[in-house]
Amino acid sequence: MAFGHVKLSDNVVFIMIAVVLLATLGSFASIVLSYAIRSRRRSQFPPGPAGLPVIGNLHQIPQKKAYFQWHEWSKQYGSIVGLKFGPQDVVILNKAKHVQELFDKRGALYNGRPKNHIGEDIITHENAQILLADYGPEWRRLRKAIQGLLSITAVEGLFPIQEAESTQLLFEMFRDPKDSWIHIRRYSTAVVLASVYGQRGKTYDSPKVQALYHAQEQFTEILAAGATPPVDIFPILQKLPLSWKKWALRIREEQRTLYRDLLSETKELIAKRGGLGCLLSKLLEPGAKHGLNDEQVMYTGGTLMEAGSDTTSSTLHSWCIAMIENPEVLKASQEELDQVCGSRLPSANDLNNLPYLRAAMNETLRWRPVAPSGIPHKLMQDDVYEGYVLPKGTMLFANTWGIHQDDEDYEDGARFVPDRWVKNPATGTRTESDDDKADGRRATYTFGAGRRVCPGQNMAENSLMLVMARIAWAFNLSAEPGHTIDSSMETGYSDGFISGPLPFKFRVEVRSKVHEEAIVAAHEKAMPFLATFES
Ligand code: HEM
Repeated sequence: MAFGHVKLSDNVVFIMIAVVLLATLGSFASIVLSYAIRSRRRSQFPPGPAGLPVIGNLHQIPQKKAYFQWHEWSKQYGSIVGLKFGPQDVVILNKAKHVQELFDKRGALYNGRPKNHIGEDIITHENAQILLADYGPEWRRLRKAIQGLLSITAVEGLFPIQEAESTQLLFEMFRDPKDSWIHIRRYSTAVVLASVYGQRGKTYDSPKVQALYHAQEQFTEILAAGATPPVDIFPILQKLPLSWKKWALRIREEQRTLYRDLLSETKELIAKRGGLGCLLSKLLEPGAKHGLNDEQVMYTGGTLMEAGSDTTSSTLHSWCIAMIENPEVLKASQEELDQVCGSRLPSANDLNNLPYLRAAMNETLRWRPVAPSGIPHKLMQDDVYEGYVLPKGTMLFANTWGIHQDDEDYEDGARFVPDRWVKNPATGTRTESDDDKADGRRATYTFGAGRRVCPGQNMAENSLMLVMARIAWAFNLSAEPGHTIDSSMETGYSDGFISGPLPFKFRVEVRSKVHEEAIVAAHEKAMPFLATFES
């Protein structure tokens, strides 16, 4: 056999091939050995199910809705469950007190995000997307800018948009009740489109609304556990030419095209009309001191829009289901609304005078949390908690589903019971005093916790309260004859890290002629304002 000018004997060739093979096998064996060693549980790590060498507990994690399994394990191993995803240390927190202590009180240690190769390196780059960005200067810059945009006072400035869009929602539910599920989805997207970009999402099938939902569905689908090989746990898989790479690149292209087009349209509108008052126009103001680069501004717009639309509509859909299943709650809400608003449409000014409605909103957030497994945090340095040693780099999930079903905290937690919030408005827990609140316990863990807690919570709660108030004031809701609505998280809700009710039909009937006239009049009044967002 000849290599260039050198002629090699067959023996030498054989030896060379053997050496290459052995080296490959050797390095493969050393990789496997290193994974086998690192996949072992360390001493003083929280208890959990025994795993296998190399993969740890990966084979025991259901591909869908893992939060149920985590909750079950917490009954067996205690409320802090330790798992191994291959070499990765994972801890599941199944009680509010642990999240309160670790994410909130020791916030400086627990605010990282675990590495997400597909999300961070392929779909978005350069720490442009805050939800994925690890703790560091780029995340801090993004967080500061976003918190400024979504402060309590800043989001009160968005009430006119929420009022006008919810007026269109009522009108659509009145005129075309059978598609109410879709009208609610249009509402939540239209509000973020107008609030973030100063643009209009007039109909559900308009290209912008559809493009947004498609991009968002693709993104949450590819990031859902089990959708792709575990490339963060076994980085060696990142090198293989597998189909998920093409999928991720397609999502990147789709997302960037959408965000870029929306941003350039907003820039054009600003050039024509001056400041639009929308969130992005504040970021684009000359001399705005946020320190974000163009890529980060573009992604901030897209992230705010996507973080705020599906989450809000899913919660509203869950509330509709709860009202249909618990007609006495809808009736009690209507009595409160009738007392406060009489024959006029509820407005933003009424929201602080509706404690029962707020109780129903809090209960919806508890009963059917939108991110039931929580979004993982990463521990930034070694820590010790309740005698357990948690190594730097541990991935922690605040299992919102488990926390909100905790029998010790909530009586009959599986049921939808707004009265628990009437008894204890601060946290809805069994404690009837303010002790919990004084101790820093959050009312809900649906928005996460610690320094990464959802910065859009105020904006979301304003929107939820306003729409719940208006729908309850205007309509009676009931199941369509012959249709049962599946309210079970197991069978009636979508998979993925954001979960909401699967599409369902329900009956919507306007409460009286007076209500009908108020809806029609308010709609006519709102139209010219909404038209200002049409380009
Ligand atoms: C019902 C509505 C909403 C729910 C249930 C929700 C829930 C969440 C959750 C669970 C997180 C992760 C928190 C953590 O890591 O501990 C999050 C993060 C985030 N949310 Fe929301 N959200 C909602 C609405 C909104 C809205 C309206 C906006 C803005 C327009 C928004 C913007 C964000 C952003 C930017 C982050 C990333 C924060 C970071 O990583 O530092 N969300 N949200």
